[in-house]
Amino acid sequence: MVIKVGSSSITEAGGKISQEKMKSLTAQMASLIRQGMELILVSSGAVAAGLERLGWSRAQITIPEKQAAAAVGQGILIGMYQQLFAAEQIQIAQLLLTRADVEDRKRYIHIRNTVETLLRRGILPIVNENDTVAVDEIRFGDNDTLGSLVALVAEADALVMLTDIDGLYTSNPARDPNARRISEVTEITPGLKAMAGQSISRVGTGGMQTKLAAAEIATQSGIETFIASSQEPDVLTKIVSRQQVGTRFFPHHRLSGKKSWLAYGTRVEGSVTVDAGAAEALIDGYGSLLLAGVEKVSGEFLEGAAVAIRKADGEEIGKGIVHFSSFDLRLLLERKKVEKKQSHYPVVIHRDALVILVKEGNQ
Ligand SMILES: Nc1ncnc2c1ncn2[C@@H]1O[C@H](COP(=O)(O)OP(=O)(O)O)[C@@H](O)[C@H]1O
Ligand SMILES: N[C@@H](CCC(=O)OP(=O)(O)O)C(=O)O
Repeated sequence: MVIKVGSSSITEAGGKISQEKMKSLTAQMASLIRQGMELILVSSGAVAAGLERLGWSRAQITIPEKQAAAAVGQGILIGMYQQLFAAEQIQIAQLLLTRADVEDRKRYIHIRNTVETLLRRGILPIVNENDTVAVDEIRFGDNDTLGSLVALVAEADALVMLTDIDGLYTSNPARDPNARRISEVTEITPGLKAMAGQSISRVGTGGMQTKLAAAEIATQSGIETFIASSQEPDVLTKIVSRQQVGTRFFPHHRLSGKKSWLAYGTRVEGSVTVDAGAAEALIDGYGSLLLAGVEKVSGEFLEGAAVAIRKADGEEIGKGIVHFSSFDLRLLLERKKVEKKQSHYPVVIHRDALVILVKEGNQ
């Protein structure tokens, strides 16, 4: 189970790190680990801890100052976890990741192997974004997304996002007194997304919007997801025993590890447009994408890049790892036009390296 703890769950109202809140959460996790559960903790709080130590204000802070604060605060945060878990006789490990680490298949495998090794030896991995190197293009940007991708890497059974509110409401209760909590979600619809608002706390990032996006990634990968309040007594035990707390999101069919990574871990660098026949075959789950079915190439990419697969009307039907660079693909398309009928069309995206993101897809 991946447990994501937001900054608001381990700080006091003014943004100061709360040893008491951290102690309550670590005691609950320790109890689950002792019962034999394998846990991964994704914890925010580095920026908050750094700002507190440096005596800096959160108002009008630059990105480099935030990164500097995180660099100061991460050590403090992990030091506190070290102390609290040591008291429970639990060994911890620190993993600092960026989006680029997850996008690269080799690095993804290395992360997975490290996590697996730690878990097998009873060590609790504690993950945060590597804020120092995370500029816009390689940022998760919020730890909710990081939590969902860690759940994917670890092929977790469940993702729990603990926050300062007891679940998803029909609108932000801080602003709307008529807001009602939604206790169960089977489908994350556009209507549901419209209910999720931004964070209004001093320390949080993304509010319910990023939590819903994370829930979508996780449930589409077959991972049951929960949003609950870190202040609820014994919240983790209640979730494990499926008592009604917070909002529970039911999982969809499970994609294989590689297909989940393709769908949510990678960032596309271009696209290939396919004809109607190829689109139908791919959606129905038959075969690889051959050059015969490719009509157009957009963007510049090298072989091995992740690209979107689009229908002629522009709808994205899936993603895959392409065998040719965009330059070579355009050359092959030109040749296809001149040579007309060919007996053997090369594979552009192999079936094992593509994922269909629209319904009816046979994965
Ligand atoms: N529909 C909604 N339901 C519940 N909370 C919402 C909603 N829309 C916005 N929010 C806000 O999201 C906040 C939780 O997100 P955030 O502050 O980012 O927490 P964390 O630090 O735990 O990631 C809530 O305190 C609330 O103000
Ligand atoms: N890496 C940042 C986390 C930022 C973040 O996503 O915060 P939150 O919305 O509280 O989970 C930190 O440790 O402060």
